[in-house]
Amino acid sequence: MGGGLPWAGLLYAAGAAALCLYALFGATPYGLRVLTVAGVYALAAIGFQIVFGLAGALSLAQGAFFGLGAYASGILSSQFGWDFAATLPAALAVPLLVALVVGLPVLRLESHYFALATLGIAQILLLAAVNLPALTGGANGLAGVPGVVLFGRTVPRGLPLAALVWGIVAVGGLLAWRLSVGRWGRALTLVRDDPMVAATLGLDVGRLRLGAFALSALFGGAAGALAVHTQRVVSPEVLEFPVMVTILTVAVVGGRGRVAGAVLGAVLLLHLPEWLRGLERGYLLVYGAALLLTIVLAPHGLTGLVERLLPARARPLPAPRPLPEPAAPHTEPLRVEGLRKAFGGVWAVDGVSLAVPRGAILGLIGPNGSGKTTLINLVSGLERADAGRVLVAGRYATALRADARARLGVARSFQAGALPAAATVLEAVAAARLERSRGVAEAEGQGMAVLHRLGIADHAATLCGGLPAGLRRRVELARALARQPAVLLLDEPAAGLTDAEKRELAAHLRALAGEGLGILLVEHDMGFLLPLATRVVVLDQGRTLYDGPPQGVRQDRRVVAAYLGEGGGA
Ligand SMILES: Nc1ncnc2c1ncn2[C@@H]1O[C@H](COP(=O)(O)OP(=O)(O)OP(=O)(O)O)[C@@H](O)[C@H]1O
Repeated sequence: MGGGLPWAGLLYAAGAAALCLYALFGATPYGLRVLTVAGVYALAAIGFQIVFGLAGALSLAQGAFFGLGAYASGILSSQFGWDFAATLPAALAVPLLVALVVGLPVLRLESHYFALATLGIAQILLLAAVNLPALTGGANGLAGVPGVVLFGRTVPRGLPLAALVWGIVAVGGLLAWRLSVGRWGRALTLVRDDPMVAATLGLDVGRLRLGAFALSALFGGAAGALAVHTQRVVSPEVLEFPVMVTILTVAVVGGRGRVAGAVLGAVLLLHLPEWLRGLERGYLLVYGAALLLTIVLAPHGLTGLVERLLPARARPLPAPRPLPEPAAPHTEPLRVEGLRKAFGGVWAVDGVSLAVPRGAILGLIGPNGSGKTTLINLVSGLERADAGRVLVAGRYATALRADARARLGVARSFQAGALPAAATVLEAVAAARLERSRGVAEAEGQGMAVLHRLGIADHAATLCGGLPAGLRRRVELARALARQPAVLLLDEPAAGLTDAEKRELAAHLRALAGEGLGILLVEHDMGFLLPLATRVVVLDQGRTLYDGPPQGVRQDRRVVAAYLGEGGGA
């Protein structure tokens, strides 16, 4: 969330100082009220940035968490006389509980269904709030909510209340920022960019998303609690859609995924109606036009625009750090027995068995659509097998998810290439170490070591988006190797490489096999594969057509007929 740019950091610090000066010397009592409400929304939006900006899940539950916090704190203080120090933990706990219970099923949904499901949470709560008048005051809500009562004394409105709210925003904001630039935040952005790749790098996607959702609930709840005590009334309005729209607009206008964006967005959006007050009827038109213009001209929000305009800081590259000593290679890194997978009644993989012993390079070939990629997906856990077994380093992995298989020792590359365009080469490779290191610095140091080993350390600071094919392939290989796997699954690693690059890749793969790594290599380029492979399996329509030494492939009549053709080579 924000990435540690020094110029932007300075600018944001200056902005914070200006806000303090305004509150201390410039603001009228009414101005302080608006500022206090802006602080409340900034807090809610910071939580939203975690789930929406970092984890990439369009949660429309942030308004519900806000409302839950508001009701929890409002009911406990007005009905039971609790002071804020006691109601705040409740206002955090209730939304947290709802997030954990609801999050498990809804976080599995695809993005738009997830958005709708989370919107449903607010609707259900709104119905409950209106229909439980004994507890909630029904449609009229509860009047007589006290102000923020701390240790028996009410924090006066005006500067003290604004200072309290913004003090909580500052603490919450710093916490969220620390988390976002650390290991957890990096892992979340990987999940956002490509959950499948994140899982193959050993990251528990479900747990990360749930954590982000739960944290967003805590921020939402805290904001709701502050809102109810600054307004001194709680009514169903806090659960209505406009609250969610405001939070979403604050995050988008301020800059998705940035703490500073939540703060800037909240201050601007909550003050804009005040500044435009003189326009009377024209106000909504200008307000809407201003929002639209910001979104069109600054798609990454205002803080995104600021960070783009400021000169980028060249970060010094970290020194390489040694990776931990790898476990002694298992005699058989991979065994597959009777694996089957059907898509819509067609068997993509139909009873395939194969083994990759220690130090072997098993070539997997076959015509297009013969099931090679599906087999790799079944081994790495991205697809569930209909039948059969997968053993990784002697351990049954068939029932495990992709992240658990990655932790057992499976690493893979992707046919289409799956590097995040906006990440540097080092960030992409260090991503593979996140799950196994204590922090980002250690992961990046180890990532540097792998880049040195593959001779691409000079490109560490290059963005993956602009890499030529040969380099892309090597970065993908580096990322897979950074996992220190037992078995490496490579899906067409030589595609798009020059002859010199192919020779270099072959030398790397031989050296890796020499160290005991098992390699499963899917490749159409026979000139590259046959001299390299220790054994070859040929698939056709999901079935094994040939399983034997590479020398026998060109002689096998069935392979020639189904795949190689009379010319003898693809
Ligand atoms: N997710 C999916 N849904 C439906 N059908 C699929 C899916 N994935 C693969 N298939 C089908 O399964 C069969 C095997 O596809 P797969 O991609 O594994 O073949 P492949 O040997 O890797 O092909 P290529 O050499 O073109 O990469 C094909 O008929 C394909 O259309």
